[in-house]
Order: sequence, then C-alpha cells, then structure tokens
Amino acid sequence: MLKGKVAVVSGAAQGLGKSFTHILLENGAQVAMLDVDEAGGQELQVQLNQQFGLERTQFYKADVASELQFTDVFQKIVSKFGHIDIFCNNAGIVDEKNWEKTVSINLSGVVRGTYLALDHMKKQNGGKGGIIINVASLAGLGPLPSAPVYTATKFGVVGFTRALSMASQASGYGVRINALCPSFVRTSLIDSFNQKEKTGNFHNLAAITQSLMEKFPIIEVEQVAKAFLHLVKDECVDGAALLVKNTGAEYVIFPKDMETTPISI
Ligand SMILES: NC(=O)C1=CN([C@@H]2O[C@H](COP(=O)(O)OP(=O)(O)OC[C@H]3O[C@@H](n4cnc5c(N)ncnc54)[C@H](O)[C@@H]3O)[C@@H](O)[C@H]2O)C=CC1
Ligand SMILES: CCCCCC(=O)/C=C/C=C\C=C\C=C\[C@@H](O)[C@@H](O)CCCC(=O)O
Repeated sequence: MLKGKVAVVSGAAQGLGKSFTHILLENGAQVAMLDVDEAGGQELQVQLNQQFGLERTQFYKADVASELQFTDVFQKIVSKFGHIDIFCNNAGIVDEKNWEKTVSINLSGVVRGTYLALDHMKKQNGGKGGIIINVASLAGLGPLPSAPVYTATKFGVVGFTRALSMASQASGYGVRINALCPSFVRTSLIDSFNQKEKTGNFHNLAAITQSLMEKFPIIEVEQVAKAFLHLVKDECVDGAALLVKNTGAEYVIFPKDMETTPISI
C-alpha cells in the first residue's frame, strides 16, 4: 500500500501517465498530475475525484520544457502536499521535424524534473528519500530508425538514469532512480509513426516501424502500469531499466565489459 505517499506524474492527462496515476491512486497514494493539456487534465481530475474522493488528486498545468513553469508548479505541489515520495518523469513526444522540441521535452524535461525531485527528496536537504521513475522506451535500448532524435533522447534518459542512480548511491541521497522501457503501447503517441509532420525526413521508413510493431506487438497501458508499480514498491531496485513487452517485464542486463572488434591502425 502507498497510503501517505505523495506522487507526481508528468504527462498525466492521458495515455501512460493517466494509467500510472490510476494505479497509484488504487494503491492509496495521493497524486499531483502535471500536463500541458489543461482541459484534459482538469477533466481527468473531476473524474478521479469522483472515483477516489476529493483531495487525492490535483492537476497542475505546466510545460516540462519550461524551467520557470516546472519549478513554479513543483513548489506549489510541495506547498499543497507537504512532501513528495514518488516522482515520475513521463511526459514525452515524437517530433522528428521539430527535433529541438523533442530534446527539450524528452531529455531536458526529464533532467529538470529529476533534479527538482532529487533536491527535495535527498536526505542531505532534510528530505525523506524516495523514488524517481523516468519513462524511457525500448527505443532507449535499441534504435527506432524512423525516429533517430526520439531514440537519442530515450538512450539519453537511460544513460542519465543509470549514472545518476550511481551518483545518488555514492552520495547517500536515499533516492532510487530507475528507468521504465516499454515497447509499443496503445496510446495516441504511436499514431506518430504514420504522420509526416511527426516523422519528417523519415516518413518513408514507416514500413520499418510497422515491422517492428509486428516483432514487438502493441501492449496495453495497464500492463505497463503494473510494471511501473513494481518499480515503485521494490525497494531493492536502483539504477535499473525495466523493459516491458507483450511477453512480460524483464530487467535489462547491461554488459560490464563492452564487446568490441579490434582494428589495425
Ligand atoms: N506509447 C508508446 O508506444 C510508448 C511511449 N513511451 C513513452 O511514454 C511516455 C508517455 O507517452 P504516451 O502516454 O504514449 O503518450 P501520449 O501522447 O498519450 O501522452 C503524453 C502526455 O504528455 C503530455 N505532454 C506532452 N508534452 C508535454 C510537456 N512539454 N509538458 C508536460 N506534458 C506534456 C501530453 O499532453 C500528454 O498528456 C512518453 O515519454 C513516451 O515517449 C515509451 C515507449 C512506448
Ligand atoms: C514512432 C512511434 C514511437 C512510439 C513510442 C516508442 O517509444 C516505441 C518504441 C517501440 C519499440 C522500439 C523498438 C526498437 C527495437 C530495435 O532497436 C531492436 O533492435 C531492439 C532489440 C531488443 C530485443 O530484441 O529485445
């Protein structure tokens, strides 16, 4: 049970963020939902208040790409709930045309959110410790050719998570940091692969994405939410990447030594 725990989920108005919010509420936590979609977030808050009671959820409008908005909303959340125990950097987009926006949201937004959460949670600052979950992707472990910048941001999220987890352990922060790496999930995001305005130069590679979807069949948000909850609850897991596919969830084993082929120079 997560009774008494306070969670923050970015990109919570729909898709995976909505399902993470739901499973956290089902398990007793209070949830601050953050999203740029004000109408969707407000509507979800009304629905969740009816289902779980008032004061369990609060929606905040903020763009994770904006230092000002994210910091401001973070302070508001701490003022309302008193503390934060669980922080999920979930907001993400696919936009290969406007690739700088993709980097700002998918990578800089995750770094920003993680540092805000870490500063608040770490024991050195009087915090109680906690857990940060960064939503990466299977595309953060192996390339998605139709979306190279998206792939780069997700590799970045996995690398950032692993390095920061080691830094947190070495510094005694008491904060666990893990990455969640789903394969294709049934949300509106996967429609991007078919939209020229999202895939830009690589629209011609839609068939490759289609064949990857056959290799990694689309899964439902509820399955990813169960894996998310596992990461929240398992206090032994730190610095992990949890892959979620149609066949189940599995921790990625990163090689200690790189496999290389020597060349003569
Ligand atoms: N759907 C999929 O196949 C997979 C998704 N993911 C990742 O899961 C995360 C969630 O994606 P989905 O739920 O599928 O997408 P979605 O498009 O259904 O939901 C994303 C949510 O993030 C919000 N958002 C977008 N930009 C934002 C910003 N700048 N600030 C705050 N909120 C913002 C949107 O308004 C939306 O509510 C993303 O990081 C995505 O990369 C990872 C692997 C697979
Ligand atoms: C354009 C739509 C993006 C949808 C969001 C998303 O993040 C989806 C990612 C889904 C799958 C990516 C797969 C990439 C796989 C390959 O690089 C493969 O080599 C990985 C091998 C891993 C394995 O065999 O288990």
